[in-house]
Amino acid sequence: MADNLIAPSILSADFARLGEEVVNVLNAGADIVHFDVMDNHFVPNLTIGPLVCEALRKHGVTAPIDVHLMVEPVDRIIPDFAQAGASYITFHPEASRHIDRSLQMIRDLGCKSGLVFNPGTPLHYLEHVLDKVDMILLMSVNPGFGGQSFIPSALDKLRQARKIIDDSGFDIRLEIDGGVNVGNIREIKEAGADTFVAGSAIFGKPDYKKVIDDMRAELANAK
Ligand SMILES: O=C(CO)[C@H](O)[C@H](O)COP(=O)(O)O
Ligand SMILES: [Fe+2]
Repeated sequence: MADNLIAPSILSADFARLGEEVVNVLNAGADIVHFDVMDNHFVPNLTIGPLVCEALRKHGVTAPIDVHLMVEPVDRIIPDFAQAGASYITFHPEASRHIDRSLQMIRDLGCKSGLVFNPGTPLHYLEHVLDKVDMILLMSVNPGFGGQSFIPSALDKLRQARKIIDDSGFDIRLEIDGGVNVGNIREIKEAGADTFVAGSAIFGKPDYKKVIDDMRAELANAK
């Protein structure tokens, strides 16, 4: 399986000092930046858009930016994020009328593509598009807010998604998002995840490096 990636969700960062927060968390050992885009329509919250992604690039951020779109529709905003410097662009299948077209659009624009599954959304959306997916993102909370508790049924879903990926032979990352912390990251890894989003668990503590180091120690002990 691919290397473990730790992806702090900047939803829980101090937005008044966002550039500094992102630099700090990367210097603390984070691998990629998880960027939550909410539209107050697909989810009941409103966050940040392509201008902020572009501003982070202008601020000197070179790490991959993992854009999690919680917007509907998705096709209109995908090119703007590609232009703004997104590395991954993932979206929820319920938010696109034509998921094959949206996935292909992301790749045609030079980004890595992904589908996001809410806790209640079945994995069957993957059936005919696995060859167009670089990332499967499983939500372990209902989307819209940081700081929620991990929903345990996500572990079984991770095992199912891991099997789908391994059986496919494609190079696809398996990301988990919601309620991830030092105390549960090991069993999440053991269930099959390789990319770990954590917002409040990292930005809610004063020492980002300690949290990330503790997460890596837990990951190293996973079976
Ligand atoms: O997509 C999200 C919410 O919709 C966030 O990425 C997620 O909630 C991360 O926050 P936390 O680690 O605090 O749960
Ligand atoms: Fe997210």
